[in-house]
Amino acid sequence: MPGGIDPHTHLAMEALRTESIDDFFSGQAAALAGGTTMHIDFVIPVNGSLSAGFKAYERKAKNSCMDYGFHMTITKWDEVVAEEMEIMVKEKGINSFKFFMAYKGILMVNDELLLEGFKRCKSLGALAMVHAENGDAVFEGQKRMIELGITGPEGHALSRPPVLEGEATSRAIRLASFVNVPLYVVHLMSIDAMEEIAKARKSGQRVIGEPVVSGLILDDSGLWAPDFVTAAKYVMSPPIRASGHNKALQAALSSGVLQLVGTDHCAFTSTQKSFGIDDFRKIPNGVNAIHFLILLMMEKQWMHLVWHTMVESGKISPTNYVRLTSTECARIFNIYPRKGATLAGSDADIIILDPNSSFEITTRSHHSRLDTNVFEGMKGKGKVEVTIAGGRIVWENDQLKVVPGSGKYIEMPPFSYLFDGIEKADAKYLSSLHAPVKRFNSAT
Ligand SMILES: NC(=O)NCCC(=O)O
Ligand SMILES: [Zn+2]
Ligand SMILES: [Zn+2]
Repeated sequence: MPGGIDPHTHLAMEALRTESIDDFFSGQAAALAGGTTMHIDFVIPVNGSLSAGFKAYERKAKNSCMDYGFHMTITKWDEVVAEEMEIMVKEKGINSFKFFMAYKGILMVNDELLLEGFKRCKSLGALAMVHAENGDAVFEGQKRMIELGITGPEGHALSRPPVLEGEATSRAIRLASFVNVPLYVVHLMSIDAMEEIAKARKSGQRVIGEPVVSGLILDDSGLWAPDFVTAAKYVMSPPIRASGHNKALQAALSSGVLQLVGTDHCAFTSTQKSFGIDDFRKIPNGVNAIHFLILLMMEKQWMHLVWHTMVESGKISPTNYVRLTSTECARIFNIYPRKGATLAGSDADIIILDPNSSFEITTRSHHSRLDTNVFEGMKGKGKVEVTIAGGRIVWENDQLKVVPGSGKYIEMPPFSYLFDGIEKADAKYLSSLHAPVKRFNSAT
């Protein structure tokens, strides 16, 4: 089958005065071992400058051993940003922009910026993406927890309940409908948000919902572990939800309400996580998911976990597995059939997965830079035996053969299939305005 395409990673991302532990080489090498052959990472602007951010990420990605693309994050709004967005699309191969509705005072944008950004995305044929949580309410929730003396990792989840994810998802969807632009909601973690996506899609709106492997498989019980190191490794935003949300997201994937799976791989060591030992607000947000490098036995990867959870359990077919781990991502980001397919002319990114082979995830047996693992102890069936990237065998017999610098930057053109017909709907809307205008003119 085609190799996995992970639409959501944060390699070497700066956060809370530290940097996520996997860089482009270590993260990608391990991802290849798990059957991923491309990922799309989020560029964070430097002092609001998209060009400076792009350059910084070009440097970070210099040693890449796997193909990769970039989304760009928008953190402020002015004419320069609007112009730089055009440069990113027309000259740099970026066709998606992410807006954070949370992380108040750091990355969060307000509704005015969201509207400006959505309009600009529409004119450029770029996909608008949102991290959907109400950042003002999260800030209030955090204050509430601290006042109550709840400073541990459980305070993280308690301060940002599903209702705040549902509200922001609904707001983003309605604003995208108002602008008539396609929308992609990243790391969807709750029933509340998923139901907003379902409702919008039912009404014909072009909305994509991306669950991530932690939200699909785990529940929030880890956050309540009595020791800080264990609990802190589960801290991510939106938080991993109470049991029930995961099963609902799995069902939404099998019924087609949700279209693809990502990892949101953003790994911090226990030392980095311990910055927040006295205050959950200082714990760097993010969990592992892409990979673990292999020592003695095959380790977890998202591709394995999704196979085990969705295919081995009978929730989806192998064909649908290919769609939601590879093909749909390639279509959404407009690189199909170069990626996401095993056709003549496609890049030869191919994996061989043995459905009868078993895996077990343990921190002890991995080679990662990471010393913690939120999937510790999980066992399952379905193991990637061979990964072929760009026609070269890079993973076979539990051995990696990767070359720093061999990964290619994949330019992603604008106007994916999600934009088909948008202008017709706009024309219809404009002509519907003519009737009241005519009535007004003839009355005056
Ligand atoms: N998800 C998370 O907690 N960390 C990565 C940054 C983001 O996607 O919000
Ligand atoms: Zn996010
Ligand atoms: Zn993320």
